[in-house]
Amino acid sequence: MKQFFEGPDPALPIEINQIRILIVVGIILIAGFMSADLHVIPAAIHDSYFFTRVGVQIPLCLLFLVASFHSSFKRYYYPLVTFIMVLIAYTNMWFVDLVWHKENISFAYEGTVLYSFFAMFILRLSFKYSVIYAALVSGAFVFLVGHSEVYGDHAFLNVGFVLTSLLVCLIGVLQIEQAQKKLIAANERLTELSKIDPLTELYNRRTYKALFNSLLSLHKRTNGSVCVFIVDLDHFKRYNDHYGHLAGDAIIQQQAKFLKQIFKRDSDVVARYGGEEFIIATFGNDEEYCRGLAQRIIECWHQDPYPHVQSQFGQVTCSVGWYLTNANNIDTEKDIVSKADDAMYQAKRSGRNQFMQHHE
Ligand SMILES: Nc1nc2c(ncn2[C@@H]2O[C@H](COP(=O)(O)OP(=O)(O)OP(=O)(O)O)[C@@H](O)[C@H]2O)c(=O)[nH]1
Repeated sequence: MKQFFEGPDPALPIEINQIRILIVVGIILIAGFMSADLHVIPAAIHDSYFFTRVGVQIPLCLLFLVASFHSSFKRYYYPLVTFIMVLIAYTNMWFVDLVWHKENISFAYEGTVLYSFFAMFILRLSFKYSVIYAALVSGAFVFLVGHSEVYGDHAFLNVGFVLTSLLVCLIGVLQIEQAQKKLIAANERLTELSKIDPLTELYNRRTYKALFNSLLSLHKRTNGSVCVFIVDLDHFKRYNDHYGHLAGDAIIQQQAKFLKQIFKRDSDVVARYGGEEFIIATFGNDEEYCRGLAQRIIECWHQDPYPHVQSQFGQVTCSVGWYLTNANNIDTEKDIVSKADDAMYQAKRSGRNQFMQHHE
């Protein structure tokens, strides 16, 4: 319930508080038209007119306002708007018919168009419900004009005007809906891109942290293990200086490719942590298995060697530091990263091209 009333709701076309304000605006408009109309229509039909506005249309708006406080409002918004706006339009048509039969007066039909604008563009009916609304309203208007001679010689013209207006409204709603869909897709793409490192297409550091934290709390509940590996390319500055930055980029991409081949589980989080540094978190593995993974990271570069004349190994290599513990031993992501990082620097100090485990 609390969540429902907070901020913009993705299922509603407009914020809930704006909807309420718009309903009040609708009531004020009806009241405004009523005070103007009462000056021009004959006194004999004042009661009927009053009934349509104060007895039916305004209570329908108030009903809508009250419904907006119900927890299911969001789910039934479109059918509810369609239902209420169609009833409001029907009330108007009933009155047009009544005035014609009682007083021989052709009451204005433009209200039908105005209600449609309000339903489709102000209360923002979806295209599907706009079609339903337009079909119900235009059907009733055609019936009204066919059933009584209220608009005399102008009947055909008026029907044409109402139907064309509804059609124009539908095209407008469709265009807005399509533009909105494109915008949502572009937004989703941007969000996706903001999570990924463009060079390696691995997760970036920010996404790693978010994923790690959510998986960590999951594994705390099952008292499972968590293992973090830090992978750092050896003598990479020399590689860049000798082979050029673009060749360096290709090595970073190759390292990412190797890591993706090793860490394939859905629960494995593989990310580019910084320049030539990578981080991987795996869950639910024992020590022997994790050691095997660390070994495979080192061996990748041996099985598929890339020359590096500036390195004592003559080929590209990397160093790996890893730390395995129970998920409940960790408070923050930083705790585990700094331990795996210490082990990685120990591997560097011990000569590079090797893996090292951090022990408590
Ligand atoms: N080509 C390329 N180089 C990068 C990128 N990001 C960082 N680097 C380079 O990676 C190098 C990292 O150098 P250092 O931190 O000194 O480490 P190192 O030369 O690998 O030495 P050790 O880690 O001690 O073996 C720097 O020269 C950075 O410019 C990148 O996206 N592309």
